[in-house]
Amino acid sequence: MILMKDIIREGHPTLRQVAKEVALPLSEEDRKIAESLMEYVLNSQNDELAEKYDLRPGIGLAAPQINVSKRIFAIYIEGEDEPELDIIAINPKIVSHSVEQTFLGSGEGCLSVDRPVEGYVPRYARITIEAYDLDGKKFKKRLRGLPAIAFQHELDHLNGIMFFDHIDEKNPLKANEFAQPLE
Ligand SMILES: O=C(O)C[C@@H](Cc1ccccc1)[C@H](O)SCc1ccccc1
Ligand code: NI
Repeated sequence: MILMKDIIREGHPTLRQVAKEVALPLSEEDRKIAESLMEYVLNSQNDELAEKYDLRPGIGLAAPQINVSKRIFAIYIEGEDEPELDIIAINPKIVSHSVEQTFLGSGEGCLSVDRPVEGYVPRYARITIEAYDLDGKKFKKRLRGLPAIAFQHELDHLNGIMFFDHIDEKNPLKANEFAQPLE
């Protein structure tokens, strides 16, 4: 299982690489990597396991964050009756997006960044994505809200982008006229 010691931190070169597309159907090795990412996200949201193994809670984790430069990430966001988003995404793409932007009023964090970084991170408010699942089957989703923000945060990891790259240094708490905060 992935532990915090397996998650590389800012400054590690792999976080700044563009990750490679994954061959389909998935090799056994790549399937295990994908499943381990989801296992971490689920474990980190389980209070007992997070406490027991000292895991930082996360709603997403990308392969580059465990020093594997491949285009794979997992996202799990709880919902009322069913998860808001529960995906393992292989070779994910944003195929279209809104002009309107959004941002988390509390800013963003990252399992690979051990310091608070203040500032709004502008994200597309609505996105249409395509990716492949563990069985190599292509799927398409329309996302908004936290699922859209999380998908863009994880996709950034596959392109060597960190969330603070998007923060306006001169005025970190400036929200442009197209952006509405996510409540
Ligand atoms: O480092 C990662 O990729 C996990 C990130 C994912 C993320 C960050 C900001 C906004 C959306 C997703 C975080 O550690 S997950 C922690 C978290 C939990 C709830 C809401 C936002 C962030
Ligand atoms: Ni991150």
